[in-house]
Amino acid sequence: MVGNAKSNRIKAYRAMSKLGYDSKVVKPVLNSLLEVYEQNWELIQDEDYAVLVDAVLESEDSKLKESRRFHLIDEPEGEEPPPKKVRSTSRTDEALTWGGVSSSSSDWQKDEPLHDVMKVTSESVREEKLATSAHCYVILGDTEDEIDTPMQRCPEREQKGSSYYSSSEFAQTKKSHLFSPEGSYESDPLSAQPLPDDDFNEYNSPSVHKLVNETHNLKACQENVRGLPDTMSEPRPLAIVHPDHARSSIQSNYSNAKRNFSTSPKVTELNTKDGSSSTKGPLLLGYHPKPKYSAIDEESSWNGSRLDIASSCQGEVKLSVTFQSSLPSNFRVPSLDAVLKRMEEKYVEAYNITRQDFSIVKLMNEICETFLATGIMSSGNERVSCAELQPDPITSRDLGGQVVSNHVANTAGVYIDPPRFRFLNGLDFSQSKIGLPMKLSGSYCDIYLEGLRNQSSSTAEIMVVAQHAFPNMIESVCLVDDITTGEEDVKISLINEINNEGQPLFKYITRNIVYRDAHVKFLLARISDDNCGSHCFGDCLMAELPCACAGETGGEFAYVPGGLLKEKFLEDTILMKSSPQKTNFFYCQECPLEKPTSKSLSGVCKGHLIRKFIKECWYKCGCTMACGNRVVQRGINRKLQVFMTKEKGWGLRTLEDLPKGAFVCEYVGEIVTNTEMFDRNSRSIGKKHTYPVLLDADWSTEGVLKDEEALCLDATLFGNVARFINHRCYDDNLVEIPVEVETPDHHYYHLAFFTNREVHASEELTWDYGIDFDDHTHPVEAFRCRCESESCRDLEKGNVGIKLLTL
Ligand SMILES: C[S@@+](CC[C@H](N)C(=O)[O-])C[C@H]1O[C@@H](n2cnc3c(N)ncnc32)[C@H](O)[C@@H]1O
Repeated sequence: MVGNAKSNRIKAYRAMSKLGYDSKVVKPVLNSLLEVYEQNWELIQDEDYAVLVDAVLESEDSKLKESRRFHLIDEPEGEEPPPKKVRSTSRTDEALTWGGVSSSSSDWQKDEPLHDVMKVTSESVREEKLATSAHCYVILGDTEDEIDTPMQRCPEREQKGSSYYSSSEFAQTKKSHLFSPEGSYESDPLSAQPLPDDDFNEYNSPSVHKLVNETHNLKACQENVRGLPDTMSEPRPLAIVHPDHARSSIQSNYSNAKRNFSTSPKVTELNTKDGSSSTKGPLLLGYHPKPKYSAIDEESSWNGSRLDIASSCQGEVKLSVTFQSSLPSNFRVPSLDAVLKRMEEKYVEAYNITRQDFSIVKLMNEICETFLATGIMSSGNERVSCAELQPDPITSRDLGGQVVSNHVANTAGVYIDPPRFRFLNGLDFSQSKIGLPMKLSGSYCDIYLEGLRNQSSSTAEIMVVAQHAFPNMIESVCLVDDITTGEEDVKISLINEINNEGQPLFKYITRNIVYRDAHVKFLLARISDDNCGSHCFGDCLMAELPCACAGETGGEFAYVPGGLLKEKFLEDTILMKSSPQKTNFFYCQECPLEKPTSKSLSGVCKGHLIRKFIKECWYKCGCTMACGNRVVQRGINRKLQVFMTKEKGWGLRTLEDLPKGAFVCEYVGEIVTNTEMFDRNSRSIGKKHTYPVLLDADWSTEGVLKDEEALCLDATLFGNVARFINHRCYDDNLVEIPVEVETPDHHYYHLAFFTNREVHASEELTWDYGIDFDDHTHPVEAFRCRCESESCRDLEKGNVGIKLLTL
């Protein structure tokens, strides 16, 4: 087809003149196209000069936009536009311009419903040149219903009371109706015969396709246009959308869909392996900017763009195209239907097959099925190798006891959009550096899933899992999307990849609750000015002088701006806990722990660790909730996950890297008296896990404590994520710190966990319960310590009784 430049030019003018374009109009556009395409005539001639037609349309479009912005396209030059009809419903006659097809001014003056004015005739299609301005604006209906998909008139439906096609039906019938030489929609859409080829070719021009495709695109963006600011002077329609807006609406639809893949499974974005920026096709299948290329008939990588196939553990397989180069300005996202149809036509023609034998959808399905089948049945060399997957260094770490690299050989690997897996398996792939190996015990074979995101390259890698293993798998893996049931600001998932134990039964609460006679009174009258900064303002950390609350921590706040603990404060706290010096303990005259009648109790206080308190600003302080001295009371803001450990029951891990001194969570439960706790413990002997924590950090200053003042927290029935934090001897990664918020009476306080070192994403969070594994005197159920710490104190492993989880 490519000849010399002159003959090519003549051919182009001829082709365009058939569509009604004068060579004077075509010439400048053609010149710039040749420049852009570096004189590559093949690209311009491809698909019946599709690029050229689009570019001419675009150029006409902008000319018309400038000169006659809101006028009807067939309004004679120089004439005033016909009077606009103001309707109480605020719909206006710009509605006529919807859909890329013109209508006469007399049409729109009639008080017809919006849809009726959309008349498509062969004449209007022939006068496509005029119609080009029509796709500049979209008018949506004036009621909620009408805002729905713009409809096309359908005589068959008229009989049933509804006379319009939805735009997808419209697209399906476009060949027999939209492009009917008789115009309008007279024929029965079901019995309609294809037009003779000549007719079809004439009306099936790329530009007409473009208009039809835009119909689809606009449908896709309607949800988003409702909120667009209406800048027009009255009378104004509900919404007017320029194609550029439509495009951005589609893009924002796309972003929304990315955030919520489960509701928009068609949308897949694949990141480039090297992290280079790429223009991503927002639909599952998209155009290559150069129409020569298409997603199916090329190998998996062309010209820097890429066709990817991805599979989820639900057995879904998706094809996706990533564009490397920027799209030309005249690019409009085509409808998937239109792309598939065009592909079908190409195939039918290229391989001399009949339409009945071939369907592109079938072909795609077959690719997907083969992809899964190959992944399951193929031999080693047909699979993606470990090296090709370039696993992040994190994969070589032993996470949760399972080494990921062992698994890779059994699986195929693809690059996949992390958000699609976001809620599957409870993993959050949007976080950087997550490596969570999971052994998914399907009935057919052991399947492993690994998701990780490399911070520097923004890529995500995921192992593909076999389809048939899915039903079992999901049950045993992702139990709960958010165990907080929305109570916390962040979701906290719960996942079990080890056994079949189900969701633990307890009521999630975010604040301690008082049980019966436990003495916890927050009397504002008891909080004097000495205890609070009633005159502080805004953020106390920013004030020149620290407020009264800092008095508790030696006149300096315990936090630095941003919420981390001050290094010095943290180090002191860690030191006090770790050094076993007797001076760090105080001994009660009458220890509440020794009081409850039990033969095994000696009556002698075994000592309570002395603690440093943090005092946070609170109700009587003048500062705001955003004050830097309010960290614990603002609640959890880290990405955490409850997971099944190999030997310790449920545990808690972080899904993000945590810096040293970061607040993780508070230990929340029922505030019960020490006596009540003993009662509960004696009733629950034999229970696998226990959840009590003593609030004994300040028993030293209280003299002899009354029963109702010796308090514990019990998270057995009511609690938060902290109830899942397991014990680790000495080299734990959390330190628990008493925090005064509401009351200066330190027999009640909050117990908050902070990281005592940097903690990596996926690490289990642990704290040293302070258990004396040699103490056999307490009637609390024993557990064998499985902390795997080199300094594990439980030397007997199993023969110990423990006392309450003392601090
Ligand atoms: C506060 S709960 C922690 C969550 C608990 N693993 C669960 O499944 O709910 C404390 C209980 O966890 C278990 N546990 C905690 N740390 C452990 C360890 N290092 N070794 C063995 N079991 C542990 C014990 O059964 C203990 O009574």
